[in-house]
Amino acid sequence: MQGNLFGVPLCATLPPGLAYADEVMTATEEAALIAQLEGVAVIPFRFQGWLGKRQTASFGWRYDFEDASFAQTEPIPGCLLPLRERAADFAGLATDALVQALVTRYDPGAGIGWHRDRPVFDHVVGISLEAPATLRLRRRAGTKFERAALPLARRSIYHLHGAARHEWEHSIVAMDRRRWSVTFRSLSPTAR
Ligand SMILES: O=C(O)CCC(=O)C(=O)O
Ligand SMILES: [Fe+2]
Repeated sequence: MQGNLFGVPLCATLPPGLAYADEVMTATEEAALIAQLEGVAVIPFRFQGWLGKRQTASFGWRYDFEDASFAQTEPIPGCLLPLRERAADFAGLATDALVQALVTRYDPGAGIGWHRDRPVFDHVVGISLEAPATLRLRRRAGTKFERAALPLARRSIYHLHGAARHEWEHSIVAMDRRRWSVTFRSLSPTAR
């Protein structure tokens, strides 16, 4: 990929369908939420026998990467409901459209590789806690990739929909500090 003299990607504009905002909660709210999340039973993410470095817990609906099953699971816990409301407001969705909450803990050295979220889901709204991260995006353009990157501050929120959601892949660069993310998703019209 080409860069300019400063090593900044030439194609650095964000893809359509990616929205971002800082400070979706106060530092006090963030600390209280992290304390609650520390009590959530996260388990290492598993994919085809491979153990990921990140730990996750799903609420509402659960997609199992081991056997590709998709099923309802325990309801979204009360401590996440105020955040779900803000996520829905930010994304312009009805609160109850966000039927899944995924809690992810990235320990130092953990990231997430290139992927598109499972097609059973539609809108994706992600909140970052405790440490910043970089959300990278890429889309094949001929033999190359078009690329973009979005710094995610702690306490920030992003919404992936449209092209950014369906045509681009995303990944999170591995970090050297613990980060939590809470991801709310709606179901795809075909999965409902
Ligand atoms: O940590 C994040 O904000 C992104 C997580 C993600 O892409 C996913 O779980 O599908
Ligand atoms: Fe994702």
